[in-house]
Amino acid sequence: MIEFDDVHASYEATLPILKGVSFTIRDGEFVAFVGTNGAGKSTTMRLVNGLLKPDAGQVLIDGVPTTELRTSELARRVGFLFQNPDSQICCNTVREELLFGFKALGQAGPEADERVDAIIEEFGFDADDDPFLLNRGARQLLALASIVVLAPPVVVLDEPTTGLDYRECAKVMDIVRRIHERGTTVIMVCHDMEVVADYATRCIVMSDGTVVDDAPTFDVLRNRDTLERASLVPPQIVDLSFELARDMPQLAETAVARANTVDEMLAAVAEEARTTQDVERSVCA
Ligand SMILES: Nc1ncnc2c1ncn2[C@@H]1O[C@H](COP(=O)(O)OP(=O)(O)OP(=O)(O)O)[C@@H](O)[C@H]1O
Repeated sequence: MIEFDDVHASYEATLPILKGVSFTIRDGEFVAFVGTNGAGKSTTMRLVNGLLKPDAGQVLIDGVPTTELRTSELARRVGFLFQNPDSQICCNTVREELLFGFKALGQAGPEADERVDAIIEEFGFDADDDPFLLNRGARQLLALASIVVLAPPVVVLDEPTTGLDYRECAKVMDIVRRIHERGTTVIMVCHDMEVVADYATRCIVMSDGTVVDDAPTFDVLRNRDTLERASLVPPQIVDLSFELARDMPQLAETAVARANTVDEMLAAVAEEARTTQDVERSVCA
């Protein structure tokens, strides 16, 4: 469990960045942090993995303040994927890269070798490839794999899909979904509301160093005040449902106006078409 209790944080004493942030993330959740540029999302992530310590308030991992956890202990509990995979990659082959974390934690050995082999197979890597010669999407996958291989209970992803094309994005996010289904807590900073809608079950919205909304994903993405306050663009289906309800008031109270996904929209439109046909038939009879 991760708890922020009235956390204040800054990089320079005179310039507060986080101004009293509180939330609790329970084990196994998939939480997205969203909001405008400079809202404090990445700073919040740096506090989760202990790279930054609070000026006031507490960040607790499983009940222990990060100020009392050694760096190696924090690294065992929280895996961190940086925005840019090149900040993370440092070895000459894929295999060495995947073993690097075990070596840093003093856990190299046969068990680590086995885990690395399994990950190479799962991700479809070539063990001898030079990481720096891989394309952007493959480097991002390798950076993710180097965290997944250590099996931390919590994974923090800072904009994991930035700079990836649609296929690369789907590949990275499918792996993220898989580790979440295996029980990993996932905390993700993301600007792409389509990705947020597809994967996260809860959204924490930040603006100017504070939390302005914290709710199930679609409650956030359908909340016009929140969308406006944090300059968020809702996913296309949500936007379509808003527009249909606005332009055709007869739909405002129907499932069309509440559809969050393509499947929900299809079902709602089919239901409306059936109802309209039934009315027409009864009028003609
Ligand atoms: N290393 C740093 N030193 C000084 N100021 C920083 C540093 N990193 C971030 N900041 C400042 O802290 C504020 C919050 O930045 P942060 O990166 O946490 O926001 P964000 O919500 O993640 O934004 P973005 O979506 O653009 O990544 C910004 O004003 C930023 O300029």
